[in-house]
Amino acid sequence: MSTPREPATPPTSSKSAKHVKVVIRTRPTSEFAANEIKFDADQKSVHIHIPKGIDGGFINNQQENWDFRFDSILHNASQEKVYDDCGHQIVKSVMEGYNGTIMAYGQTGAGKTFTMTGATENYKHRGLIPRAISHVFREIAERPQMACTIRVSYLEIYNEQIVDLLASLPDGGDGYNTSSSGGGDAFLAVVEDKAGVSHVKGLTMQIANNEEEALNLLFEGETNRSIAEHQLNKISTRSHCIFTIYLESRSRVESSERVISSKLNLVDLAGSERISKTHTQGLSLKEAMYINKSLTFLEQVIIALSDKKREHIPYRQSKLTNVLRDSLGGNCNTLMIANIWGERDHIEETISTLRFATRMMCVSNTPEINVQFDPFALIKKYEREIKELKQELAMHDSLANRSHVQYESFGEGQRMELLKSVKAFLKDEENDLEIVSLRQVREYFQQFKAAYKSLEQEREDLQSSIKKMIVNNGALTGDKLSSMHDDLDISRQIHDADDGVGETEASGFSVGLAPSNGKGLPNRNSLKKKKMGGSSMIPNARNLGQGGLAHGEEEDEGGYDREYSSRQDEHLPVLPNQAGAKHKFPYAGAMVSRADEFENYKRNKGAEVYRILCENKATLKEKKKIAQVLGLQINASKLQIDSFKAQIEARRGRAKPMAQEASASSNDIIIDEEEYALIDKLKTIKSTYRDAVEQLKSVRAEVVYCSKLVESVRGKLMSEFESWFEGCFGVGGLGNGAGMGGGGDDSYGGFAEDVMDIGEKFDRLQLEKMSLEDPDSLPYYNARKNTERRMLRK
Ligand SMILES: Nc1ncnc2c1ncn2[C@@H]1O[C@H](COP(=O)(O)OP(=O)(O)OP(=O)(O)O)[C@@H](O)[C@H]1O
Repeated sequence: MSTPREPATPPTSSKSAKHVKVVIRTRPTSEFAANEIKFDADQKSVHIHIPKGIDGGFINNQQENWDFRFDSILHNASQEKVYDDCGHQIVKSVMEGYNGTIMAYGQTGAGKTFTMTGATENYKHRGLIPRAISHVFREIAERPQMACTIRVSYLEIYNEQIVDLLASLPDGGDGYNTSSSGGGDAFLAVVEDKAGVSHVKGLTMQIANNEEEALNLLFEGETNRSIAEHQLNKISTRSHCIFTIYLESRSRVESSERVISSKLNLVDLAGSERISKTHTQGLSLKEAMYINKSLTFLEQVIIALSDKKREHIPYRQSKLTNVLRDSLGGNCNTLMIANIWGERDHIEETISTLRFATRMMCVSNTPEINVQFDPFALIKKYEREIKELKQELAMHDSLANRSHVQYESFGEGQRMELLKSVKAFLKDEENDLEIVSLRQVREYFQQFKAAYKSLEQEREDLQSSIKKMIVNNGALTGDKLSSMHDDLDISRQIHDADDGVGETEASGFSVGLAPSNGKGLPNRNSLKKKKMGGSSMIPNARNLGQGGLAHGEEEDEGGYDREYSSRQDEHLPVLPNQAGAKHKFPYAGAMVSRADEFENYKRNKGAEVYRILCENKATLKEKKKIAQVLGLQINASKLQIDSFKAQIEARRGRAKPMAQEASASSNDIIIDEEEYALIDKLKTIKSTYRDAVEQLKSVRAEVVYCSKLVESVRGKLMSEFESWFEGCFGVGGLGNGAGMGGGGDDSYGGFAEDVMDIGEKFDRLQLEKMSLEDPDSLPYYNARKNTERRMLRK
């Protein structure tokens, strides 16, 4: 079932403003006030003369004459004449696609209903509506080339409520109802669409296939009209009624997607008499008030429309003006028939009607043809055109020897090929991408986008994996950081990384998860912890029963405690009077604080060396951090590699029976798209993994180098301090006068001997441990020790 549509898009015709046409129709009467009411010969002007002092005159006593001019005056005209003058042209324009409205206005009993509906018992006296219906179907019959659909709606506005006069009809399935719930709602609401066009929501729009069906609908509605007895007229309509004919037409022969949809509103307004005149009471008084109110609002809209400066038109004040929005100052050819009852008794109502009618003439409308395009028909048309254009294009290509140009959408296989090319291009494996068509360029862009997104995703995944691992292992600061740093065995990672890439069975790095007995170089801190635990096999000053220093300082503190005591830990015996971080030496009867002197030395004589030491340590720390992050990245990548491999294996396991069956006749390995994507991802992550491993190697070399530098500068600082201390305080070695073993001139040498003995023991144990656990680190360790010894002996 097709549906009637309101014009949503501007029509193609040019717009031109037209004022509302106003025609005066008189109700025939033998008591016509011929002395007071006169019409000009051109049948367009009305002159009213009421001499002063006439009894009953309500009008301004000062005014005796009124002149009005209209489009036409139909005095005692037949129904046929009225239709020819008022209805015919508008119906014609509706057939062309313009909206039309004819409304009857006037006092009760002036002949509005007679004009619009007519006398039903006499065919000759039928009114505008049945004549319009008949005309519309005649017009349709004269247009066999057009497929036309006629729908009809009939509503009544009674006491400011909209009633569907066709709601009682059974829904035959071929009509149209503007609400989903059908036409059963008692009162309907006016709604506006996006284009500002008003609709009565839920109004029944019944299809009429011929004149008879349309007339049946008119009569059905007539019987439903609210009728109240009235003193002026036994059967007086107390409501506004709007009978609407909707036309939808399209050509049967050409451009059938073009649909013309127009409508004709035929409006019978309620009587415009004043309440006082009708002597109404009770319910009828209420009715009269509503009628009066809505006609007042109608008048306000008319006044607003006739004032060109007014921007706001108060359509929403009443249902009537809201429903007739299009007809008043909108997209419509509008004509008003002002019915007057030209008897002396009704002269004041006549003047009131003529005044209103005059104002109505000032209202301008902009009627336009309502054309829409049927989307389904449009699609069909475009499909046809595309087909023809493709044929043409193919012909041009073959003439230009361009046979491999693809204009159709790319298939998945082709897209994969393009993706390969794009990746090769991004990796510089291909210098250029071959361009053959615009569609292909678009596909390339899509693939670039996909590749970019995929890389972004992988990067995010990697980052979140690293973050997770960091969270699992604790924050990268303080003890947690150093603990992770201890566990992060860079050398082993590189070793594993070299071996593991590309091998399914390779295991990932186990940052923070390595078993306690796993191989790993016990670095400074781990050794330190073991020493502090007191059960280490590695001897140092403290577990040799010398009391020892509080040794929990961070490497970067760089004070005496660190610089000096670390040497003491490893090489020097602790003096009996050592307590905490201070080392006291007797000098000229006073205790000289070696620690204090060392602090002074760092700030003065040894300041430059100390500055270099601090710089080197900072660099070392930074490199270690980078190495640590790289280690985490490598671990994360390895986890991903393992995961992808597992997925691929799982897929292969599932696909094996099918693949065997499918490739029974050939030796081809069948890889589906999903597996291809996994392999592709695996390749990418392996590449990331290798890159990180390479970076780690290089950073590790830098760490080694920086460590050497730190140790070297530290050794230099210490030995220079020792020399300076000796020179200043005349102490011949640390053991002199301190109650240590040895003594005399070579007391320093003896002390050094002792130191070396302990150091050698320590070194030997460390070497043994390291050769077992991580032989790769031996060169580094040996070199460091040799340098330290050299520095110490200088
Ligand atoms: N042009 C006319 N020729 C013959 N009879 C007419 C004509 N105009 C009106 N009448 C008669 O006058 C009476 C009142 O007319 P009508 O009901 O059309 O008035 P109305 O303006 O519609 O009143 P209301 O506002 O109460 O509905 C009717 O009996 C109608 O037949």
